Amino acid sequence: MSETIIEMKNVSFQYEYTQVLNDISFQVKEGDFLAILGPNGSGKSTLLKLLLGIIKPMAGEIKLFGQPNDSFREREWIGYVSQKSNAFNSGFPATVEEVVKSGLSKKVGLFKRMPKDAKERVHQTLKSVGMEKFSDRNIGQLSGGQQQRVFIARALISEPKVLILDEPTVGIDHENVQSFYDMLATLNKEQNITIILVTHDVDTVSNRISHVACLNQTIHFHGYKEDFDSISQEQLDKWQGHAVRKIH
Ligand SMILES: Nc1ncnc2c1ncn2[C@@H]1O[C@H](COP(=O)(O)OP(=O)(O)OP(=O)(O)O)[C@@H](O)[C@H]1O
Repeated sequence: MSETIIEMKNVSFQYEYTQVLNDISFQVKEGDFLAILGPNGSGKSTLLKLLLGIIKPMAGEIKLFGQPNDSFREREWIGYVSQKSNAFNSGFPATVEEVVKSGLSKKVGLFKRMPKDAKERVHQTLKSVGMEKFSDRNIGQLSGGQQQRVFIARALISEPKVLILDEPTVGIDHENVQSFYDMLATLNKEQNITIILVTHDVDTVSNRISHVACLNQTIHFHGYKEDFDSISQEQLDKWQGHAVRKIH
């Protein structure tokens, strides 16, 4: 049996007057590749912020690797790539290598020495996302999809067990989205990295994922991808408005 690494139990959250999440309960197990689907404003980013410990729930309990979120210290086990990472202009003064290396500070501490093999680790990590040939390039000179791969490498260099991605393919063209998801599937299968992905690309991603969660203030469905496939479009529309269209 795989270990439960993330657990939310009856979690609710509101921003001042807006109730955003209501009685959320679900679990993620080691090795899962979970896609979280939901319309705009349904609380997807808020749910990720709760997992990352950036905000705290008003009610309920969040556990990471069996420990309460408040006392969980091994933050380097969780890699995060936000929605807006791929927003550098061409003049941004950092190379791909420097950006990825900065991810090591999470593991070694901001003011400690970089490990001797840092350069080799950057190279290997860039290789795992297919970007090793770009290490000397300025980050701002890469396409949105390439930048996003570099940010995944930056998250991966501290050897996380879980990778959390908030709509990582916004602004990436269809062909590159396919190969981007192939890369995530390889990380999931070959390195056993658990992946939690907020996305609107349900059809593109669907043959790579193992689980789906449908969120709209509460979790309407959480289960195996095969069970998600058998949900009718009518039922989905009821939960999600027209935010999720399945192509048959
Ligand atoms: N800092 C904040 N203060 C007040 N309200 C907020 C804040 N952040 C988000 N909200 C509100 O909370 C609700 C959920 O927002 P959230 O960003 O979690 O949704 P989302 O599903 O990620 O949306 P999208 O798909 O558009 O990114 C929205 O109604 C939003 O306006």
